Amino acid sequence: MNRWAGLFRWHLMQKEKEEEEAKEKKEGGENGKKTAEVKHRLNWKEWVVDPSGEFYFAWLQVMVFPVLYNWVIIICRTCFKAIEENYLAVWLTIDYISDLFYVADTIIRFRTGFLEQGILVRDHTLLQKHYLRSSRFRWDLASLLPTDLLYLQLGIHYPLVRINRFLRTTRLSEAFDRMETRTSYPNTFRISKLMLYIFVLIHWNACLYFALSAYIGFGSDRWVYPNITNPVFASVRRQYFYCFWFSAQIFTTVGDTPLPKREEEYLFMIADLLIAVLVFASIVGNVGNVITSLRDRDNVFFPNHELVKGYLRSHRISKELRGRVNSWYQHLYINRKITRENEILQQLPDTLRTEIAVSVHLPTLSKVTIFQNCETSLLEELVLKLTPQVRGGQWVYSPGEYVCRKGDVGHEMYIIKEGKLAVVADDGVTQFAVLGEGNFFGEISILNIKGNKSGNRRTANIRSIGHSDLFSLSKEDLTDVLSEFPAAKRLLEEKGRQILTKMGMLEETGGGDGPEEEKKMERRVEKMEEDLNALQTKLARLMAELESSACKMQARVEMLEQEMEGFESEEDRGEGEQREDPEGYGGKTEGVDGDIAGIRAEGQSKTEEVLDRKDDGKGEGKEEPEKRESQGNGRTGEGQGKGVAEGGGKVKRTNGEETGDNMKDGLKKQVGVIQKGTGGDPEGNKVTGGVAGGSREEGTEKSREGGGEDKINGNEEEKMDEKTLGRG
Ligand SMILES: Nc1ncnc2c1ncn2[C@@H]1O[C@@H]2COP(=O)(O)O[C@H]2[C@H]1O
Repeated sequence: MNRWAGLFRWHLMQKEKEEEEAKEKKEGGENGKKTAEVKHRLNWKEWVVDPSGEFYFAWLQVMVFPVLYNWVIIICRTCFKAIEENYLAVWLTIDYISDLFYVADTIIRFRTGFLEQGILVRDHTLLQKHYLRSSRFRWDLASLLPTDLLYLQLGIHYPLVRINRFLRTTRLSEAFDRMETRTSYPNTFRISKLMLYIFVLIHWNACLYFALSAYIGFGSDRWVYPNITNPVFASVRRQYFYCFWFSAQIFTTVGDTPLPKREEEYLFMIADLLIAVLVFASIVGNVGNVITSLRDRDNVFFPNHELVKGYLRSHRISKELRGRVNSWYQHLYINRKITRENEILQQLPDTLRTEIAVSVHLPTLSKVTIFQNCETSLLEELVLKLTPQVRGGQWVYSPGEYVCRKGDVGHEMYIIKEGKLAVVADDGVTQFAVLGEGNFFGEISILNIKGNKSGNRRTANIRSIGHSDLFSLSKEDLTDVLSEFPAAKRLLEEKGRQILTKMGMLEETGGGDGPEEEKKMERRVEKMEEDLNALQTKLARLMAELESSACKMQARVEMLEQEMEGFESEEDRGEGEQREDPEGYGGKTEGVDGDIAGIRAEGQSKTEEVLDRKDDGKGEGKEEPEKRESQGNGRTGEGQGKGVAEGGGKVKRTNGEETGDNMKDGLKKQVGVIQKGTGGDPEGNKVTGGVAGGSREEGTEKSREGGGEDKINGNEEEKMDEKTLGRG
């Protein structure tokens, strides 16, 4: 988008520059001219001709005359002695003037720049080398050879010595090519060029016919030129016109020429007829091409009427509808309305297309009332949206045709380029308003105006009164542009609101203080975003703490395990004393092992849980505060409950035994360590409990696994639970 805007600015700058230059030129007057001359003189040494510039083009056009002069006059003077002798002074003067042009042309050739890697070479030495090495130089040099010196030997009435001047014909074709690309009427130009070539050909043939007649003898038979002693055929004009007429008859294959009598005459006629075939073919071909290209142009500019007509016929469409289609076509043709503009411009590079879009459509857009006070950049953006991309860009509607109907979903808004349209009631006749050139409509359904009861539906029927030419602007493009120009958006919405209020289609709450409401909403959304960010940060911190606590807990479990191993070895020692009670021994070991396994397994599962939560923490963000609280409480209690249960399990196993009390103390100590570890850290309190514990039931379950049930232990467990909950 910026690229387009930049381009447009560049376009405007160029225009301003041009205007300033023109102004300066005007104001400068004589002084300006003198300064320009001085400048020119000063820069002469540096002067380089740009082959794509205006000067070069103008020079090519000038060179058409000397080259054509030589092509036409040399042969004429050679064959028509009277023409040569009667006007010798004129011919010699023009000859040497044309030679001067040839010399000037050669100098210009030396100064003509050329492109190297896309850059115009301006170095004189390089330019000279480039020209001297080119084949063009040899041809130019040959065309400038002073063959006129041969006059000294052959006599002054021998203009054929200047035939080498034809060698500069490349200039003629170069000039014609350039003119053809520049002209706005290439077909007319092509036909004119063809006629010129045919004229030169017939002229040459006429000259040769006269020369052959002179050679055979004027009036010696019916085929040759009549006797020039006959006063009717004596004048120079008659001689030339007769020969030209004769020649034209052959080349246009009219064939109404006298029959040849001698071999030379037959040979001449055969050669002429062969050339005539080519001439005729090229005339037919060229004219055909011109007609085809005209038809092609129409086909590209306008939809193919013949095809549509055929379609309508084959589907037996009603006469009335066919009439409307025909009138639409006629309107397009008569008023030169180009409907396929985008297709045509597609053939150009982006940059040029944009410039064209800007210069074609900006005047229309700047007429649109709502955009009149808008920044130029908004108009630029709109212009670019209007032309190259949007479906069709431009729409042509016939009289009575509906552009949109009430209740339709709105996809685009329209700007009236030309014509009149009416806002009509459902009966199609009652008019509420008439819209004209520079007005726009269809904005309400695409603007999402707050309180608009019709939502994204059209609020009215719009009907074309006569033929109307519209621009369309899609909802997406309009939203895009207006997001960058809030002032214009407000204006458009205001206008929409006015219409809606008039129609009674605006809800009270939505209408009043639109911009204020909007600002409030924006502030609220911003606040919510900030809160959300803060919550996310907190959550992340908590997650990190959870993780570290889990690690700590695992380390502690390992420590406990090691201590339990020590405890086991102590047990072993006491085993001798207790051997008589195998139940107590086995139960105790099982209970301890089960406890450790329980604590480990839970620690691990909680760590996994923490990691899982971390992964999808984002999704939980919203409900987190509540959730966290309940989980924290539960888990803290659970953790502690579990620890106690585990301890309880072991107590049960040693119940009623001497060592049982020792073990109970020992285990309680271990549990105390865990509880201390969890409870002692004020930050990690809740969380650590959660990680270590798991659910309350789970804890009990584990304790059962480890040591079976015990009422006393169960009570203890409950007590501990209560304590822990109180902390949490
Ligand atoms: N009374 C009115 N005067 C001018 N324009 C109108 C009026 N009522 C509706 N419109 C226009 O008609 C359009 C129909 O489509 P929308 O509702 O999108 O937008 C509507 C307005 O732009």
